[in-house]
Formats: sequence, structure tokens, C-alpha cells
Amino acid sequence: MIEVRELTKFFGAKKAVDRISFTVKKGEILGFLGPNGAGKSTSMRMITGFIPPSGGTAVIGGNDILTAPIAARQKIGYLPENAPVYPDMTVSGYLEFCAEVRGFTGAARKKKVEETIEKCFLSGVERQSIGTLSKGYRQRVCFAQSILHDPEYLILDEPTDGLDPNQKHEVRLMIRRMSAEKAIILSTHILDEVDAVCTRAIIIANGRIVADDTPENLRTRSALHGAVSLTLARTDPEKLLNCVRGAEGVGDAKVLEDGSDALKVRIYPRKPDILIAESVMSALTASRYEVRSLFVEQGRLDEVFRSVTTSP
Ligand SMILES: Nc1ncnc2c1ncn2[C@@H]1O[C@H](COP(=O)(O)OP(=O)(O)OP(=O)(O)O)[C@@H](O)[C@H]1O
Repeated sequence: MIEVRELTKFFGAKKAVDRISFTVKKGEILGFLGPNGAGKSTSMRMITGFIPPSGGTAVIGGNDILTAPIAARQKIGYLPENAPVYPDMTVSGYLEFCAEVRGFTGAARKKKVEETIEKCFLSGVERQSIGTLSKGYRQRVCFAQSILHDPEYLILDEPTDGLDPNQKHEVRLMIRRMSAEKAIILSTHILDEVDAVCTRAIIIANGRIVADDTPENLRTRSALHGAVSLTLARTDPEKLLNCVRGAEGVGDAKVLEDGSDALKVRIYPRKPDILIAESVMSALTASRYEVRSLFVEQGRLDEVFRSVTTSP
């Protein structure tokens, strides 16, 4: 388990991270979200022992990063933001070096490097020097060094940054595959990634945790959650709005698009947990409206993100 306790960081007078606390268990993939400058990278650097906290601590598999830093760091794989790599080294040379630093020698080192090259789809470029690789491949090499020693705890700062959509997909698959026996924290600006990979998400703003929940539950905080979006054959918008507003559980309704052929409307429940699709459909059928499509909105993470990270 990763336990983050009241972690705080000051840079001069600026409080970059403000008493954040949370735990991540094995099997969990925690998405770390927040606007630029929110304190994500600083938190990750403290959790991995790269910079000392001004207050609080992190405990990695029972090892306090302050009092047992070596034991804690042995259990961690860390992909930093803008990870430093050695441009003149070949991919395999660099990974051999990383394996040696991690304590692997001889045949075990060779095996570890070969396995990692295969796992990270680097077979085609293993003899190429890192400086000549594309940005996406360099990112993969950095990712490879973070998982080489098969750590129990993985901290990944924007692991898919700079990757093309296919590579993003591969890295997400890899993260998901590894997650059963690891606790993983990853930061990202891509909200779709949270849906695709994360079992839980923490949103940070101004160094503080402002939300901590599953992506599913976070979406229910969206104003769109439970709304019904409808497309109908062109009809009088006002009459239609009056009709759906009279349906049981409906709070409000508005026209999204009034086209020459079709009318699009969105209907909101009176309270977030009221299901209105059935009563809306009954009201429309009773008044003989021609419904072309009906969609129940799950809510949107980007909307929740905006509402919790911007002051009213
Ligand atoms: N070494 C440093 N010295 C001074 N200020 C710093 C230092 N590192 C980070 N900061 C400041 O701390 C705050 C948090 O930065 P951090 O890099 O953790 O944000 P972030 O959430 O990772 O942002 P991004 O999404 O842009 O990567 C910012 O205001 C940043 O300028």
C-alpha cells in the first residue's frame, strides 16, 4: 500500500502542496488530475523520495520514505516528467545500466532487459542510440526503466505524454495488465485516460485534494448526469418543451438545436438521482411525437474537473 500522510511542500513562501493525504492499495490505478501547476509532479517527487517534503510523509509498502528511503525506493518504479535519458547510449545499453543499478547482474540482468524490451515493444530499436529515437519511443524507454525491476509500486508522471494514439493504447494496456499485483499512481491531463485506465481519481487544485472518487461517481457530480438528450422530427419547440416539462421527475428542458429537419433537446431531472427517460418517452408517445434518438447522459468528467478546479 502507498500511504500519503499530510504531505506538504513549500517553495520559498509558495505552498505548492498543501497537506494531501490518501492511500492506494494493490490492484488500484489512481489517476492524479489537476490544472497546470496544481502540484501533481511535486507530490509525485515527494512520494518517490526525489525531493524532501516540508511536512508530512509517504509510506511505501510499510517503509517511510523519510526514515527508510532505500527500502522504500527499491519498491518503487518512477517515470518522472521529462525523464532524463542518456542520448548517446543504446536502448539496450541504457536498460542494462538501469538493471545493474537495480542490483541485477549476469544472466539475471540480461533476462530482465530482454523481458522489458519485449514488454515495452522496443525490440525494433534496441540497438539504436536513444538520442536518435522519436519522442514517443524515448518515452517508452523511460517507461521501460520504471518497470524493469518489476516494482510493487508504480508512480508515472504523464506516462502517455507525447505518444501517438496507438502507442497511448499500448501503454494503457500495459498499465492495466500490470495493475493486478501493483499499486499505481499516474498523472494525466487526458480525462479519457482516466476512464480508460483508472479505478479511482484524485483531483488536485492549488496543492489541495478537491475530489477523490471513482470516475463513475465523479461523473454523477456533473450537471449533465441523468439528463436525456433527444432528437425528434422537426416540430414546434415551445409545444415540445411544454410537453416534456410536464413529465414526471423533469426539472427543466432546453433546445440544443432547432434545424430545418430535426429538433434536438436536452431534458434535466428535477434531482440528479431521478430516472426520467421512461416518463419522458411516455409523454412524447402520448402526444404522438416522432422520436429519432434518445440518449441518457452519464455526466462528463471534463465538466466535473472544471467545476471543482475553478472558484465560483
Ligand atoms: N523547484 C521548484 N522551485 C520553485 N517552484 C516550483 C518548483 N517546482 C515546482 N514549483 C511550483 O510548484 C507549483 C506546482 O508545480 P507542479 O510541477 O507540481 O505542478 P503540476 O500539477 O505537476 O503541473 P503540470 O500539470 O503543469 O505538470 C507550481 O506553481 C510550480 O511553479
